[in-house]
Amino acid sequence: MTSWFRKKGTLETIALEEEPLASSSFTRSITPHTPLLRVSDVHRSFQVGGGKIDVLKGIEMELRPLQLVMLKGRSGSGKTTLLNLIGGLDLPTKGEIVFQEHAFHHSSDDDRTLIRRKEIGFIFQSYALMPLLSAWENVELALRMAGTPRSQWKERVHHCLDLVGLGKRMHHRPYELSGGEQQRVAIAKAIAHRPSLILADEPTAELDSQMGAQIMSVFRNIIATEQVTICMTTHDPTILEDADHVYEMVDGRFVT
Ligand SMILES: Nc1ncnc2c1ncn2[C@@H]1O[C@H](COP(=O)(O)OP(=O)(O)OP(=O)(O)O)[C@@H](O)[C@H]1O
Repeated sequence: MTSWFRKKGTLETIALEEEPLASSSFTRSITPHTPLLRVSDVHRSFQVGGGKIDVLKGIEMELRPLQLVMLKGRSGSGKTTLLNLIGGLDLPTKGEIVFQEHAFHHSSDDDRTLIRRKEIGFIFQSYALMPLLSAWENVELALRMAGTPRSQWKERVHHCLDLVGLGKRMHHRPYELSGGEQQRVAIAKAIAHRPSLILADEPTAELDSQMGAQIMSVFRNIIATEQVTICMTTHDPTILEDADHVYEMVDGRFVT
């Protein structure tokens, strides 16, 4: 079992350190007007040395189906810490996190892993692709890890890479692609197993503004076609305009 108390840039090991799921008949149960995720009075503290630091201090938030929600805030304000909790990678010190009907704050590591790998896709600033695998193979790996029946792989990989506009670069390896193209492969990989929620930590931070805008356009497209909700962190003020809702974090709290 992976330790979830990780910093940004290392979460990409999630999929690689876990066993593939057995194929199952897990089904989604979202109704359009019910929040997909509810965070209530969430606190997260860490023991550091002899002391304790309070990173999140009473977070309240909701993610509704088909929304693009952004978390903004200065470096160190707690955005990644919150994203880790929403993704079931970590547990709050206090408070409740309910994703669909699952109470993450009461769930075991194994239960959260199962839910996460069926229902949540992750996207990282640094793309987190397997360097020796082609775009096609990277997306296929995500399906293998999620336990998707092999008979569905070909059609699904094709569909996801087409959706992100990489139909003509399916057999390129990451180093043969631009940063924006690599991030689009990462998006295809994140949606391949049909999650209901995508969590993206600074997905445009390493891209220029034009490529960043392309990523936001891909996000809008996948919300519409794949029926996902996206929650992302960003520092980029131009990108905030694309959000349905922006939560601003200051020192572990949301300000309005
Ligand atoms: N596992 C941990 N142990 C101790 N401190 C931690 C841990 N995880 C996060 N922190 C601390 O919590 C604070 C918030 O970190 P976090 O990464 O959530 O901020 P952030 O808003 O995402 O910052 P950035 O924009 O730079 O990524 C930081 O001071 C960080 O050092």
